Amino acid sequence: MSGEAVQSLGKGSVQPGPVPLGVIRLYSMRFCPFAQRTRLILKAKGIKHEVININLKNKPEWYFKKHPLGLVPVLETSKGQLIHESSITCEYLDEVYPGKKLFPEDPYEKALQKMILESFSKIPSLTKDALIAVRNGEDCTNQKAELRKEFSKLEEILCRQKTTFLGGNSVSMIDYLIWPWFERLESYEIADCVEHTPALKLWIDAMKKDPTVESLLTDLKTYKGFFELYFQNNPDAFDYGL
Ligand SMILES: N[C@@H](CCC(=O)N[C@@H](CS)C(=O)NCC(=O)O)C(=O)O
Repeated sequence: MSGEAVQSLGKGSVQPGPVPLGVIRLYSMRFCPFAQRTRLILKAKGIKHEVININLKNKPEWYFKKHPLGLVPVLETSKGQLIHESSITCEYLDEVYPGKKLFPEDPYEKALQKMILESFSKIPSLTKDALIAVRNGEDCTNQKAELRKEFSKLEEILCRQKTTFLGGNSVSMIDYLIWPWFERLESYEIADCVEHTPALKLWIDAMKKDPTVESLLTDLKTYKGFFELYFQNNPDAFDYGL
């Protein structure tokens, strides 16, 4: 990806200088699904950008000036403006940059996409809980049941609309916003949770063929390697596989 920094910056690192004119900077973490949302939008719209990866288990002192809690993603403009919260960063990029609009122009259609995002809201923490249970060799029946319940809401939407994607028959903002958690499903060893939601399964297959998604895919072995180090609280997790 254009401007992708190789190693993550940790405590004691020098704060990067101002963002060059004509470029937007993303503070990211290679394996963060929220930051992946922003990376997908940067890529889909062909926005010139640079990426600075942050070591989240050993955060640089200066990073708290970019985000009060030290979370990623954060966007920084050449005017020094800072934007955080992944869905807000994505909407900002869509509004400011030319090219294909990823959110629909029609306010009602846009509201519909935001409502789908709301119905997705429990999935990130449920997938994390299931992953932790699997990793610790615990029974994850309850987490899987909860996840299936959430997936069936998306299934219902796809079936009602009779569309391949959640916003119609081509990829749009809502698909990119929820994709990162589906990319990780197999590494969480909970991929069987989509077995009873065939439309959602087809959506996953269609998403994997989208050129933007394809270009940013991380293989499951790499995810697994990262997760193992991450759960051992090892700061090397963020540079796994480099
Ligand atoms: N609601 C935030 C969540 C971002 C988030 O939780 N990012 C994680 C990485 S995946 C993070 O920065 N964790 C660092 C920490 O918790 O200290 C968003 O959508 O941007």
